[in-house]
Amino acid sequence: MGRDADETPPSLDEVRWRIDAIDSQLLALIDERAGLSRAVATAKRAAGDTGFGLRPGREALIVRKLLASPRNDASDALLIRIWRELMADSLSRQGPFHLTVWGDGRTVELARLRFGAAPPMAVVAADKDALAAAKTPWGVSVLGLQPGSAWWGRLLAEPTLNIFAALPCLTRWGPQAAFAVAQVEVEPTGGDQTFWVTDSPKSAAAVVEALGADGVAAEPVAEAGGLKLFSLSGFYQRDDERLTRAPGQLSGVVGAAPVPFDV
Ligand SMILES: C=C(O[C@@H]1C=C(C(=O)O)C=C[C@H]1O)C(=O)O
Repeated sequence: MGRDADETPPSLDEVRWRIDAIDSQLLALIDERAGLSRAVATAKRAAGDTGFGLRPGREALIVRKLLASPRNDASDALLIRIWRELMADSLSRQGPFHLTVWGDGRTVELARLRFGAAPPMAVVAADKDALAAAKTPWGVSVLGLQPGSAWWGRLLAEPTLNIFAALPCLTRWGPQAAFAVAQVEVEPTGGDQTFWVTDSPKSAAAVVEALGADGVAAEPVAEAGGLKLFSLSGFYQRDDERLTRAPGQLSGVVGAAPVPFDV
């Protein structure tokens, strides 16, 4: 940068000196950001918010803005990894943020990718234990889409529990294979998918067709225990008329999440 092509390239010592200088600046900024989490917690309490400090919508907007910012060399994956780490660390400074995971090794990996190293993590043997943990204060549970389990269907009877993230958040990291659940409000972020469950005995394709005829773009996600889970394109309120007249006796919205950042 700023050098003519015919100039000799910087020596290793010079490059290392620059890296060390940048690291000092990064540290000062990271330290300053970490310190702000106390102020955020105080401000939230002052505003009467004594619940879980997690704001998935705000986090998605932060990540999208960063990804849209001009840069030369930092990859999307690098930005996402660093800011997920910063934001989860901030959250864990605000209260007893903790993770519970049910699934396979990939589910554990996806949980750490999304929520960083800060929160303590417990891996449980039963999906119902993960759902119970999501109801404890400052609890987030990550559950895998394991064949045969319709844990997501149980959210129909748990209106305070929402799926708020689909993992991973980049398609280049693989297909969506796990969901994060917590007692947290979901809100539209401008690029969302809504998760909807039905007990309709129709085939998934027939349900997709019925929804499509009503203007709802849906994709099947999972099927187990007589229930089907769909991802609807966009943010749907629980009482959306198109969903109340969709196929099934027992059906409903069980959460919403930002669409992967690279679609
Ligand atoms: C800092 C906040 O709390 C959490 C941490 C965030 C962050 O570090 O940027 C963003 C959203 C919240 O999940 C906040 O609500 O702004």
